[in-house]
Amino acid sequence: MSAVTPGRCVKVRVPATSANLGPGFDTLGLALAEYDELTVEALAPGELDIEVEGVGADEVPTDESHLVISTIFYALQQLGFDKPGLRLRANNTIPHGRGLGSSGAAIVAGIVAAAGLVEDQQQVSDDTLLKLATTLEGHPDNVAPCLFGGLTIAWVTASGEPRSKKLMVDRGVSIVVLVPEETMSTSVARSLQPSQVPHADAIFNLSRAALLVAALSQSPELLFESTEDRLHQSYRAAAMPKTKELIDDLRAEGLAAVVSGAGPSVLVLCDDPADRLRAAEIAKSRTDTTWTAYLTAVDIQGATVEEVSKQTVSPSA
Ligand SMILES: Nc1ncnc2c1ncn2[C@@H]1O[C@H](COP(=O)(O)OP(=O)(O)OP(=O)(O)O)[C@@H](O)[C@H]1O
Ligand SMILES: N[C@@H](CCO)C(=O)O
Repeated sequence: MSAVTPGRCVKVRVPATSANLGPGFDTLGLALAEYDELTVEALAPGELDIEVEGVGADEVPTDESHLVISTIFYALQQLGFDKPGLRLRANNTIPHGRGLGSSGAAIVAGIVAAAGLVEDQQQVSDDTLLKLATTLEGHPDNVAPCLFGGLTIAWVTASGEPRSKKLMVDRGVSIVVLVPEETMSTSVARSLQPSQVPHADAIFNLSRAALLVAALSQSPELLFESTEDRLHQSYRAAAMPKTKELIDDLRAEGLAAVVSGAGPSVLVLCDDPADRLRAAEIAKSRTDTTWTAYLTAVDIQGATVEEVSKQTVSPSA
């Protein structure tokens, strides 16, 4: 095993994501321009110093079970490095448990931080980053766009290797995400999925998912028709009735609304930027919960990591 150089420090930025996009269950994902930012410094073995600001500050653990920290330890072990001490400063803006990929982003942050900490000794390939992140997240559709940005198509090879293809999104696509007060655990949402689906529904989704790739990359006028789904949203609807009702309202107005990730947020893909405000108004008019509208954009860069010289980082930065 090798050792991370004590004092080495990296700055990481990871985007929120929206997975599934309607018909692309466990396959399609979009990186969004909302970010968590972190600095990670290697300390002497045994030392651990965690401070979190912003989303989750009073909720996430500040010991080794913190998702970013446990991910860094896992990734370093897989890369052949001993467990160092760590100082983590996190500034989070991605809402937790809302279907915006917060856990995937935390995992990606840990993986790219680990890769950045060992970069002077070992280069880590994109395939390895995706494999490490997918092993921890369980499915690649959140972690692929978080790592690489843009629209990603993710799949797992017959031998179990995760892969992804990044596409650029047409400039004519604009986005609003409607985030409710309530949370929804991804594991609860996954427990509602049946193990088998009707063949006709599989064909229905195949056609829409293929069409959606065309709609997002070159033909935004097809967004409404291409965001229909029969593989996951109806099975999970009873667990998030407010989400279902809002999506029904938005789609009745011709807006391409889908559950974001495992929910309960709603992603609206628009071919006219003015539709974002229309969608936000419809959400605002509902009295069942407060929906916060994020008028956001596609992130095209994905996760970034850069070395920071020690002098530029103060312990509370
Ligand atoms: N930045 C973070 N730091 C530490 N823990 C985090 C962070 N982000 C998420 N988590 C952990 O992950 C949990 C949320 O994960 P979950 O998979 O249920 O939702 P999500 O990732 O926001 O949604 P989805 O997977 O549907 O996009 C949080 O409650 C918290 O325990
Ligand atoms: N494809 C995943 C995304 C959320 O992690 C799901 O819907 O369960």
